[in-house]
Amino acid sequence: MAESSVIVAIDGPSGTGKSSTSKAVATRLSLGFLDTGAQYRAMTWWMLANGIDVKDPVAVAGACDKPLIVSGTDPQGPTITVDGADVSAPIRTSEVTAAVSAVSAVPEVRVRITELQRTIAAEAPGGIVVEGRDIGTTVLPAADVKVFLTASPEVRAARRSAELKGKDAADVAATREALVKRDAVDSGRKASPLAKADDAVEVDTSELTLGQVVECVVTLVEEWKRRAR
Ligand SMILES: Nc1ncnc2c1ncn2[C@@H]1O[C@H](COP(=O)(O)OP(=O)(O)O)[C@@H](O)[C@H]1O
Ligand SMILES: Nc1ccn([C@@H]2O[C@H](COP(=O)(O)OP(=O)(O)O)[C@@H](O)[C@H]2O)c(=O)n1
Repeated sequence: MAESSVIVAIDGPSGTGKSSTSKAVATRLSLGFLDTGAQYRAMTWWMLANGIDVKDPVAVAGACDKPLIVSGTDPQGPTITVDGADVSAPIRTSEVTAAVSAVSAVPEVRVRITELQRTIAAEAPGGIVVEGRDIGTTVLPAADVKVFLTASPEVRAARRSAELKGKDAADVAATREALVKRDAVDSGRKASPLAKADDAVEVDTSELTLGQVVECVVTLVEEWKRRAR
């Protein structure tokens, strides 16, 4: 990897701004971008499309090496395909959102997707921003810069429901409930739960604009680059 290459891990619960921040930081610094949640969503979409009982961890484990999941890492046009088909829209439905925590708690699923993520990060020319739940703790524990984003459930639900408006009609209260439930499953699972790495910088984005969060992460990366020189 080139000398100036940098690996940035951004973790946190839903609606804290991981994807928006990571895309903007990657664009600013000419880095790749990987949305690991999209990979778990793609796996979940495939399970549902193929009639696998997502509540049965044995069935999920037995099938999880079948779909070929490919992520494109251009931050200005990230892509995700399953067996060659573009699944960027269907992976965002409420059906997939409701099932994804169960599928992603299955250890065999995590092993397979973690391997994919490590390969993508290792092959990224110039470096990459990888966002998810367990990047700083498990997937890339040696990442150069680690950030853990948080925000209050109220703020996160308001952001999410504004985003979903018109598409998948859900009010703020229902969105908040679904979000808190998913956080609990993601944080409580045995296999690499949602957690802040000890050496991650925690940023509460509740009162910050997206621009301020981006600025904060860019500063952390620039500081790291200065130290690494
Ligand atoms: N700091 C912020 N202030 C206001 N809105 C934000 C902020 N960060 C993200 N958003 C908005 O909140 C929504 C969820 O952000 P997203 O980046 O998808 O979060 P995550 O990837 O953590 O789930 C998006 O509509 C995004 O534009
Ligand atoms: N590194 C990751 C990323 C996502 N996930 C799982 O994938 C789900 C969807 O992630 P996401 O980032 O698309 O979720 P949103 O924050 O966009 O709602 C999470 O709720 C987790 O169950 C995970 O287990 N590990």
